[in-house]
Amino acid sequence: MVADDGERVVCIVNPTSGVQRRRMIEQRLAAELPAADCWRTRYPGHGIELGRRAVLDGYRTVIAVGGDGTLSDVANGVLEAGDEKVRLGYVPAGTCNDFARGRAPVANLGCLLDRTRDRETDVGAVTFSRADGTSAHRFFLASCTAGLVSVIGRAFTEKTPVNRVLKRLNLQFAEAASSARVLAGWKPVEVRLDMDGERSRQAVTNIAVLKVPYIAGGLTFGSAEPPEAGHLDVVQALGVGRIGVIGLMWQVFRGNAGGHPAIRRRQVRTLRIDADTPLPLEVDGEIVGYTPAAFSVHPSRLLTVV
Ligand SMILES: Nc1ncnc2c1ncn2[C@@H]1O[C@H](COP(=O)(O)OP(=O)(O)OP(=O)(O)O)[C@@H](O)[C@H]1O
Repeated sequence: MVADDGERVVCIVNPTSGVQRRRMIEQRLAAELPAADCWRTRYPGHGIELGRRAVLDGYRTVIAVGGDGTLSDVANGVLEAGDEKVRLGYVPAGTCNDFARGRAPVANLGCLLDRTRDRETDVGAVTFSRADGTSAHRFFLASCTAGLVSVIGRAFTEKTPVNRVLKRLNLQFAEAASSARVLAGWKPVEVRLDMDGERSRQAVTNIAVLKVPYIAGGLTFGSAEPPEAGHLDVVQALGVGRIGVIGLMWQVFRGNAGGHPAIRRRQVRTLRIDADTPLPLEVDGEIVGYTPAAFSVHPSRLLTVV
């Protein structure tokens, strides 16, 4: 699409995202952004390649259509291509859509071309270990976790015969089964932390690194405020026993985990997490690798529009 000011627009659609019907989303795109080019992702991570290609092909507005994982993929592609003046639009069409929560959605997708809606957005960055021990890097826009949540996430995504059968029967049931399996053997994990140069050693249940206050489809750790500009919000759930973990999870589901004695919250510019036994790392909803993981923030690195 060529917008009013002569700039080209492309939508990058993940056809497998979320619970909304794909046809409905594509009909809206055709009706409300009629001249936008539309590309579909074909495999996990394809959004990174398409985001990069969109910038190199000269598109000035790149619109991710899907969930937080798709937005994250496209943002990584756009940022890797190195053009920070490209606008990154987002049509929330995933399961959780946590990046868009708290931002009023457009009534008509054509409004995504309205530059008065643009917002300078901080971007999180994390360097971590791949399974083969090599180092990798990812930008993130919503959140990362290491600990109980990422261990459950890894258990759910493992391609085991049991998982395959359970996922075919019912996704929620498969998720609950992974959680139960992990919880049955769960013990607090010893981690070494470095927050803005301040080192500590702690037994934790989970560590969440937040760019937006929402996780897992609108849950919060007691605050719906995003971190201050230039900062990441680090929420540590300290080590508690198995029954304590269930109580903690219940408070998170009820939205009042902020007052739980095991919850510690702090805004930082940098964070490093290391554990004797590497913990899986979840970035914007996907398991990407393992600790050690070093986090930082790039202030106002992207222009986003929702
Ligand atoms: N064609 C595809 N087939 C399979 N997976 C894909 C495809 N295109 C993208 N993906 C992957 O799907 C994953 C999940 O997508 P996404 O996060 O958009 O949906 P969701 O999980 O429903 O939403 P949310 O993250 O908001 O819960 C992403 O990590 C992405 O890399």
